[in-house]
Amino acid sequence: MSLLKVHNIDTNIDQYHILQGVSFEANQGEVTVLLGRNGAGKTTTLRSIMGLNPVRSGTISFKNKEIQTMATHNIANEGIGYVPEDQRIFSGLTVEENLKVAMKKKDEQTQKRFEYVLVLFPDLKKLLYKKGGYLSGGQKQMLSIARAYVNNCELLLIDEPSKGLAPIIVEKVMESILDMKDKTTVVLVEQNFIMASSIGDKFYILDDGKTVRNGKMRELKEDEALRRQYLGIA
Ligand SMILES: Nc1ncnc2c1ncn2[C@@H]1O[C@H](COP(=O)(O)OP(=O)(O)OP(=O)(O)O)[C@@H](O)[C@H]1O
Repeated sequence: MSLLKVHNIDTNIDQYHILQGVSFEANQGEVTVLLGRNGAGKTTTLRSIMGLNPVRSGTISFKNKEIQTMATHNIANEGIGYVPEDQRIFSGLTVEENLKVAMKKKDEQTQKRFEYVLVLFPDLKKLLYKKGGYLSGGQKQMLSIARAYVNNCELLLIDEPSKGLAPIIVEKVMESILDMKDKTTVVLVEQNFIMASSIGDKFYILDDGKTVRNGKMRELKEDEALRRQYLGIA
C-alpha cells in the first residue's frame, strides 16, 4: 500500500526553480531511497514534503490526504518524522531529556516506543544521562533518528544518515533502520551506495530537480551503466 505519494512537485527557493517535476511513492513497510548527485534536489524534496520549502505546484499525499499546503507542525502531527542532515538535537539537554522533549504524547504507545529505541540503540541507553553536546557524530545521528521515531511517526524521512560517520557506525545505523522497517516506513536520502543498496527496497534517481529513473534496488545493483550515468559510481 502506498503511504506517501509525491506527484510532479515543483519547488522554488527564492528566485531559483529547484525542483522541476519530482514524483515518487513510498509503500508501507518499505525503505525507499532517493539517490542522485550533489545538488540533484534530494534534501529539497524532503523539505518540500515537510512544508519547509513549500511546493508551488504538484501534490503530496500522505495516507490519501493532500498535505502540500499544510504547515510543517501539522504535517508532523499527521505522522511524518524528519531527521535532517545536520542532526538537530539539544546539546544542553541529556539524551533522556532530548527524547522526552520529542515525545508529544504521554500514552502507553509512546512509552513503548521510548523503550524500543533504547533497545534499538544500546549506545543511547548507556548515555541516557549525558548531555547531547558530549555525543559523537554517530551517537548524535542515533539520537536524531530516535527522537523522530518516538514521536509516533508512521513515516520517517531520513537525510543522509551516513554522512561523516566511520564505516562501523554506518553499519550500526544501517542495522537500526533495517530493524525499524516492520514498525515504520522509511524514505532515505543516501549517497553511500553500499548502505543504500543494502537497506533499500526501491530507488528513485533525481537529476537536476527531476525524477529520472526508478525501480527495485536489486535492479540498480545489477545496472552498472545506470549507476555510472547518474551517480558517478561503478
Ligand atoms: N537556500 C538555498 N538557496 C539557493 N539555492 C539552494 C538553497 N538550498 C539549496 N539550493 C540549491 O538547490 C539545489 C538542490 O539542493 P539539495 O540540497 O536539495 O540537493 P541534494 O541532492 O540534497 O544535494 P547533496 O547531496 O549535496 O546534499 C542545489 O543546486 C542547491 O545549490
